[in-house]
Amino acid sequence: MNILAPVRRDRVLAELPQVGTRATSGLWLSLSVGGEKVVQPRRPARPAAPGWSASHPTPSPGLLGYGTKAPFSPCSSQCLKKEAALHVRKDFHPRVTCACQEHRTGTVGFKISKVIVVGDLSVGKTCLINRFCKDTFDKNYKATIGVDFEMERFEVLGVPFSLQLWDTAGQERFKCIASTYYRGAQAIIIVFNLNDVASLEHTKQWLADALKENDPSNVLLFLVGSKKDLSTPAQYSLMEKDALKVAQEIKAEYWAVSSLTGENVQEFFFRVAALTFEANVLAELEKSGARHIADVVRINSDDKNLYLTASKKKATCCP
Ligand SMILES: Nc1nc2c(ncn2[C@@H]2O[C@H](COP(=O)(O)OP(=O)(O)OP(=O)(O)O)[C@@H](O)[C@H]2O)c(=O)[nH]1
Repeated sequence: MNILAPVRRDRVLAELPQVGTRATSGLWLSLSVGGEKVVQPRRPARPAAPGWSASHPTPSPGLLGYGTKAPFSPCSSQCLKKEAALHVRKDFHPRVTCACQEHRTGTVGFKISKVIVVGDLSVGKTCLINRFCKDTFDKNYKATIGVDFEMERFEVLGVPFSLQLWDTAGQERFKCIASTYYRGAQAIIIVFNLNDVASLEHTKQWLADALKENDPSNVLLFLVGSKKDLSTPAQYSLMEKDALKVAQEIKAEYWAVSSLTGENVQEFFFRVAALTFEANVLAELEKSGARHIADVVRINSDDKNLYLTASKKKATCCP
């Protein structure tokens, strides 16, 4: 199998109230399978699920902290248990807060961090990304061939920050193509279906494969249970116990989401952005030898409002 050069495609979205627009980029994947060339366009935008807007309105920006002081505290979120959180602090590291206030974030504001999303076929990786990036949901399954990506811009502590979300194929036959895109990830999101225990069992193998291409000490891990809407509370709490165990073992932060209803999807990606951003700024400070500054920084009262989450950057146009 031979993968040809991906071509980026940019799209301008209409201006959104209060928050502007977001940039979405994708990939045309050209590959040859068994000598036969297949050209696979990025999946077209899918219509929102019926009932999404009526019974599950988009959460108000204030709730999730679009550029405001977010009342959302990730640690109090039901799905995010303390025992499976990467960090239980509500605030950003004081060094990070201070660096942002003093505009000392180095190249982080220009940086695009890579996030890969892996997991069994049909667990809902594409739907998760599409719910967040396009606010759409498709109930029909269309397998991802190789890889696809979306770009999302955020603003964290006033600093622009972008995540490139790589959606990889879960089907065995496309795994070797997808795995060539694992390298250079700053965060790995391992998705399993909350209603399929085998998909949880396979998460360790997905992680092992992804870590072969990345430095384990330098990557943030997230374990995400999908399709929460299909579980009864009793089924969910049973599965949650096992999921928490796995999350603790692999040192990943655990979330449970539904791309159908949108439950926890934005909170989750804001959290990924926040933690990735924080890691980037800390690394940047280390590089510039600014370690001593951290020791003298005190969190002032304003900092208490800076919860460890991000907001989507909504500019008026995208490149
Ligand atoms: N009810 C429900 N169905 C979901 C949810 N997320 C995904 N699905 C369905 O599950 C199927 C698979 O979703 P995809 O997102 O394509 O799965 P995937 O993990 O990207 O699959 P591969 O591309 O093969 O790796 C589709 O039929 C989706 O509609 C969810 O949150 N709730």
